[in-house]
Amino acid sequence: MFEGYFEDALKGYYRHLVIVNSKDYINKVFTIIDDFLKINPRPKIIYGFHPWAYKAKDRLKLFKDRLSDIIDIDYSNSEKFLGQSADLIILDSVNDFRPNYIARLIDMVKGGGLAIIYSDNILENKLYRNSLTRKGIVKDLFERRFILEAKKHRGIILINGDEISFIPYSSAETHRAFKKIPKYPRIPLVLHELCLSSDQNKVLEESLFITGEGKRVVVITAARGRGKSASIGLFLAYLLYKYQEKFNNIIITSPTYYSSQEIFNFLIKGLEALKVKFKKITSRDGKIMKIKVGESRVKWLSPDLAKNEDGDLIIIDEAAAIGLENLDYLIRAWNKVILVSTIHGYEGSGKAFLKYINKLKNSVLLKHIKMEYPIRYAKGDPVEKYLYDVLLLDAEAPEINDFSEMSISEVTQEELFANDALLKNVYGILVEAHYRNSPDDLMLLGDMAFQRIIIAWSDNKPIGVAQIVYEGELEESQILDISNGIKNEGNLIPHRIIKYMRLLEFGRLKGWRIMRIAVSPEHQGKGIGSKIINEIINKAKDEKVDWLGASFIADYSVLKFWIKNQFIPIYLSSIKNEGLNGYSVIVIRPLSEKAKEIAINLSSLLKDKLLRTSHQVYFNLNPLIIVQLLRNTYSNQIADYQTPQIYLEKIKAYLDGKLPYNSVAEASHYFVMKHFLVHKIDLEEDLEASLVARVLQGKSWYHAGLMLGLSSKEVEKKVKQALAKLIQTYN
Ligand SMILES: CC(=O)SCCNC(=O)CCNC(=O)[C@H](O)C(C)(C)COP(=O)(O)OP(=O)(O)OC[C@H]1O[C@@H](n2cnc3c(N)ncnc32)[C@H](O)[C@@H]1OP(=O)(O)O
Ligand SMILES: Nc1ncnc2c1ncn2[C@@H]1O[C@H](COP(=O)(O)OP(=O)(O)OP(=O)(O)O)[C@@H](O)[C@H]1O
Repeated sequence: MFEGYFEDALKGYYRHLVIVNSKDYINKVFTIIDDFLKINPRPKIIYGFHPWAYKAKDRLKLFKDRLSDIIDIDYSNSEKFLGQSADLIILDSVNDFRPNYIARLIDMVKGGGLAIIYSDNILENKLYRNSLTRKGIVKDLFERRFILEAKKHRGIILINGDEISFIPYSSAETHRAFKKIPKYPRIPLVLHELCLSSDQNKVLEESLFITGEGKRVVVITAARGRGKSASIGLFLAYLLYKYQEKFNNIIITSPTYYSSQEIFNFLIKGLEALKVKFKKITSRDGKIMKIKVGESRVKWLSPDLAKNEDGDLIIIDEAAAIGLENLDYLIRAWNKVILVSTIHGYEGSGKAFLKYINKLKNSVLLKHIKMEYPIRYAKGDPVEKYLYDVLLLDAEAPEINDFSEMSISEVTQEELFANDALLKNVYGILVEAHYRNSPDDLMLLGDMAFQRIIIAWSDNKPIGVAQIVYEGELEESQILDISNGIKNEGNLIPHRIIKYMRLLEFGRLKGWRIMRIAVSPEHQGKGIGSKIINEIINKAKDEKVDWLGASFIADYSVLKFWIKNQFIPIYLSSIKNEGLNGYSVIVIRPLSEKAKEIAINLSSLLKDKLLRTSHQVYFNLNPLIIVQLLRNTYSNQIADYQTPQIYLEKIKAYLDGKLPYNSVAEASHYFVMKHFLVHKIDLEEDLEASLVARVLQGKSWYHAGLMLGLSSKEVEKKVKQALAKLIQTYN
């Protein structure tokens, strides 16, 4: 029955999506697939599932018996397959209906192809949704909207129970990308021939900008799937072919290896086309980690390792996702930088990133290349449109013209999901402010119960938003479970404090965790976030809450925001969260006496941990963050022991240039410890940060300088200045 439509899709290079939400899913899916096979008898097929989930393997077998050559992908590993594409994608949503997986896998369908999501009932017993359950309750606002939007959108075949709805699309409305080789290309024709869109040809030619003299930055931005990674791979092949001397050591970095995989694949394609001999070095699990051409090499490194590496060129893929602080550091340290980033992709819309780029233009030579045309399917594809709308991939914060008045109020999740314009605005603020937002966060916003949403309004539009969840008030048995190592995802802060700090009584207190707070990027720093916090405090006091808290990845300005609002740092994770690229911090604002007592105790333990372990646990943390934590934690130690005279003499000798730093390292460590414990004088932040980096974190002058944006000499000068003050104060 759908054959004719599938044929038109092939003609127009666009896709269809089928959503089967019915107990009789298998028969319904096979009927559709039979139609598709009439048009495309030998499709490349990808099948997504959780292999370990109930009967998931049996269902896969049903498909394997009927269809040949199915590539099955474990959802949890699906990141590895980002560069893949297929004609037919089948998503098993019987055990799990999770926005991130849906978005990621549907992305792989090619023009003319078909994606099928099948489930018995997307509302019943689904893993991700279940993880949002609190006290046995979970909502369904996300799923209802998903179905409602499917009915409204073209190109989406919805089989809900026995009801079918479908509004067809037409090939007359699509535009397919074609390559356009410039008349006088500067890059070899064989590379241009490998491009699939004129945008890719443009990237090849315009990236040559990087080969010019001096410090230079090239920025490539586009929505997902525009072929950014592929074209940079081809360009690198050219550099290795033509500029081996100048670009001898090239580093590629990205938050996860997989987003860079396509760069390597296309680098190889390019080298083969240019007939350049190369060596490929792969990891044990088959990832291409390094390509060597003669003495030159291109190598992948994680952002952290890339920081301490020297080389001629660095490519930062998914640049917006490594955080502006890391970006800033890398751009300072490297002379030639290519930034590749997804704008309006589902890893965040990246306005903050664009703003950063615009600012960067004032200080370095920079070329910004934008790509428009999708590679895998035609421009105008209805499935892309549906995904953008249903997952709000292009949500943006609203423009606020009149900022003179502001008010704060609470909305329910039901009100929010019943008003699409408001939802898009509120979610847009979250996306633009938090570059790490992903489609799962939209489900969380709609489905997690016991959640409160506070909105700040200006000009009748939202300008800031906070999501609060209830935590604590645990039963004794829950507290014991946590202390014995059992997870409790709904109670993040009590979990950390009970498990890692062994403070069981904290679990009994009533808390509100501010899970998210975000202000429109244009209006940050104007007091809006603090006003929202004030409002939350007032509500919490009315409801006899013991503490307000937040947990977030340590970031200098975010930490300052909480400290400014009198939140006390009480916990810093000892292990870096690799996925989020940082250490998480917990801050709380105690409202009851009991909570205050605990907060002071925990905070002094945190200070102690920082002073004792910065060199081994936190050596990679920004020293300015350590300074903020040290300055704003309590001290339970009285460092009133007598300063050894010899330490004083040693530091004096160092300041006079009679001894090198290493000879007096123990003496400086003594004074720095004492300063942060006793805090008799206020030192400037940059002096303290220099002390922290060199003395507590044990960095070399060079690396301390890189961390702080200073030269080695400048850091040493600051350390000396600071030590001079310390020996005067603590003699
Ligand atoms: C649990 C969590 O959600 S933690 C993550 C917090 N959210 C984010 O990081 C998203 C991006 N940032 C934002 O949305 C906002 O900047 C917030 C929510 C952090 C703060 O709200 P704002 O309205 O910008 O802060 P407000 O004006 O009330 O306070 C300003 C103070 O916050 C700090 N601050 C943090 N981020 C910023 C920022 N982007 N711009 C300006 N100040 C900031 C500064 O210390 C500033 O004080 P100072 O100017 O004296 O140094
Ligand atoms: N010139 C090309 N020839 C063949 N396939 C291509 C070409 N360019 C891109 N592709 C394919 O199109 C898909 C998207 O390309 P790529 O990964 O480069 O896009 P991207 O813009 O970097 O997207 P993402 O944001 O998803 O990383 C990949 O599957 C890639 O293999």
